[in-house]
Amino acid sequence: MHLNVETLALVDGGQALVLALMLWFGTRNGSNHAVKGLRLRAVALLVEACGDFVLAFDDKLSALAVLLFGNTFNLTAQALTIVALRMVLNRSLRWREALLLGVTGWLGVVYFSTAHPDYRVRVLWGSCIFVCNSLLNISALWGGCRKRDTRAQCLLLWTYILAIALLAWRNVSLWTLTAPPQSIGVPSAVNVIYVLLFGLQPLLASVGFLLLYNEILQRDLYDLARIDPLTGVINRLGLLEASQSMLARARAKRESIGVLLIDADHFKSINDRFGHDDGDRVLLELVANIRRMLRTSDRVGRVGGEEFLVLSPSVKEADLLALAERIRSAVERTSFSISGQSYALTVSIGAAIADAGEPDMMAARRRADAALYQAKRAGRNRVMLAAP
Ligand SMILES: Nc1nc2c(ncn2[C@@H]2O[C@H](COP(=O)(O)OP(=O)(O)OP(=O)(O)O)[C@@H](O)[C@H]2O)c(=O)[nH]1
Repeated sequence: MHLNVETLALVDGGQALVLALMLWFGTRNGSNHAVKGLRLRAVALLVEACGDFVLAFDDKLSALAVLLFGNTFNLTAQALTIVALRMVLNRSLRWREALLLGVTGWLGVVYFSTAHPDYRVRVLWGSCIFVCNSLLNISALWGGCRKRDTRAQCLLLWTYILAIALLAWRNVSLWTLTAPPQSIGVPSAVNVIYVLLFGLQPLLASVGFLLLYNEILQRDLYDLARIDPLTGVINRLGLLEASQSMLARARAKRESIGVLLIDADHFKSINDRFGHDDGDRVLLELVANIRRMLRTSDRVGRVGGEEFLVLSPSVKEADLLALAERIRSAVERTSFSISGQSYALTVSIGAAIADAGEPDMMAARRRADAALYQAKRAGRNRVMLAAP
């Protein structure tokens, strides 16, 4: 098989160009930071393609021009990829570190090409810079991989580890060969294997970026389906899922779950007096008040309108009533500020206990609903416990 470095570089450049166009035009929706990150990665691929084309047409340029332009494009693409990846992951961008590594890398290449020319040292220098860049990328991916909540981040992390391993192999080969090639353009086994495998790196990294993007879109959709956009707490679907998993745990531990149905009193009068926007702000403050009273294992969700449901695992009647009373009095003591005026809001709460033996939370929810109705009828601003 006859492969030459120029042909491989031409194929790599074409591939990077096509990938850049696919990333740029193939992504439109989704989280803003993720789309911006993908677009920046597309720009990095374009720059990378320029570097490949310089190598592909090296016979039309002087050796120094190939070296300087090729490395400028290559190092710029690496720096842009660091920032792009962090943009997609919504992490600190590390522009300065990326730029510093790029400039340092370029100055080193110039030094080892002109003032103190040594091909093997130059390759070693470039490899060290690439390893530093990759470590910055790996550090961005590491957290997600350790938490095991993302496969895309792990795949991308392995891509960078493999690229580092390939560079290590190239350097070891160059330092152990009796007659190492004196430039990347020289047709040698080391150069061909390196360009061939390293040429796959943009493809693998871009697939990793797309998988990351896909994961972010899926997470966004998951949240959209379960999070109430106004208050930020879970909605009915989220509550249903939370109650199912809580019930499964309660069954295993033979414990009961507390259910609180909380409804703002005379909320309509707030809307009528101040308008819906101020009413929304009061709902937000009400949710903040409820949240402050909860343990980390408790969940609060919006059932609809001005009605909220709290699920509190491992509680008995007395604990549940105490929690409900804390919420009721915290709301009563809060001075809700509406359009510069303070407003006193109260809540009525229906409480019920779900036994671990119950098939679902529906019956407990109905009991809490009946207790809430009693609290409203008894004059509001109170807690009522449902009969078991
Ligand atoms: N601002 C705002 N108001 C809402 C929202 N959802 C429901 N509401 C209002 O909440 C009010 C509920 O009114 P009612 O069901 O009559 O209850 P209430 O006035 O709180 O009276 P009681 O529950 O009997 O004490 C209605 O005016 C709804 O328009 C919302 O997302 N934002």
